[in-house]
Amino acid sequence: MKSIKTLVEERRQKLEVYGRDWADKPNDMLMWMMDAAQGEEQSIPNLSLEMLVLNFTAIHTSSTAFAHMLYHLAAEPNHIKPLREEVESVIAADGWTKTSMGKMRKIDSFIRESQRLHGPGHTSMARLAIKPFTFSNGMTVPVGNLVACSSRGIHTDNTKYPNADVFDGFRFSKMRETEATKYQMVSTNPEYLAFGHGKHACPGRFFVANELKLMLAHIIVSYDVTFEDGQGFPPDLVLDEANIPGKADVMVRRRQGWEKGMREKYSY
Ligand code: HEM
Repeated sequence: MKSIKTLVEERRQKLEVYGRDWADKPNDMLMWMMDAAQGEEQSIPNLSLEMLVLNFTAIHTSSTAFAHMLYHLAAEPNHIKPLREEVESVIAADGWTKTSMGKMRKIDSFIRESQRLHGPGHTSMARLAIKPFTFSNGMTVPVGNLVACSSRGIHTDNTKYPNADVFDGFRFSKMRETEATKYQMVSTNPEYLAFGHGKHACPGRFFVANELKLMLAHIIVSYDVTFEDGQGFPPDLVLDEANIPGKADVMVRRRQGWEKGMREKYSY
């Protein structure tokens, strides 16, 4: 709270002197929150709490997604060659750019599939009824009740995903051959709820898709990844509705066949 307080006070002074749109006004989360806050929301404890909630929302989801991705790489080595070929050809054409991230459909699919089976929660879209709500089938949710969608149930439904329990890293890139955008990592729909859906769907998903794709692409072209002898994909830990990667030892070493010049080629 101390550091937020210092920053907020400095910024408020500048707002007073230069107005709402001063030349080097920071373009960051704290400034957006300060601009949007009304009344009591502007208090330092409230802004600090919002920042903590945002950090919690953003960081554990991204890091657990990364752990699951690594586990899948180690558990499903048949994916490595096609992923490497994709990253190598995209990087050769466009370098490490945002455009390249958009072109890596297999990488995108691999992460989306990992999140389908191992997203951060067994439920998604939790909502509190602040007034009575009646669904189209007549079922009413009384005030004060929490409801959520069973994302785990939907994601493992064989009628929606054939062989739903099986990890197929290229499931969505194959689906994208007919529907270019519907099945990309950031797309939400009632059958894919890793980022929720609708008005409150995760706004961080565009950022995290690029972040995770960049990290996976870098690992794919630079390293070999395997489990420590005798280990495999560890069962997730389930705490209430939260889904957390289990513990396993993953060995990462410089890719076999790594040649002189590759560091320059694949660094960004
Ligand atoms: C793999 C990473 C992530 C996953 C799986 C994830 C998942 C989710 C889910 C399931 C929700 C609830 C959506 C709903 O209720 O409909 C959500 C909300 C949210 N996420 Fe993420 N998230 C991730 C990363 C991030 C990052 C990196 C940020 C910020 C930089 C972020 C910011 C938010 C915010 C602000 C909300 C609340 C949106 C609202 O209530 O309107 N998330 N996220």
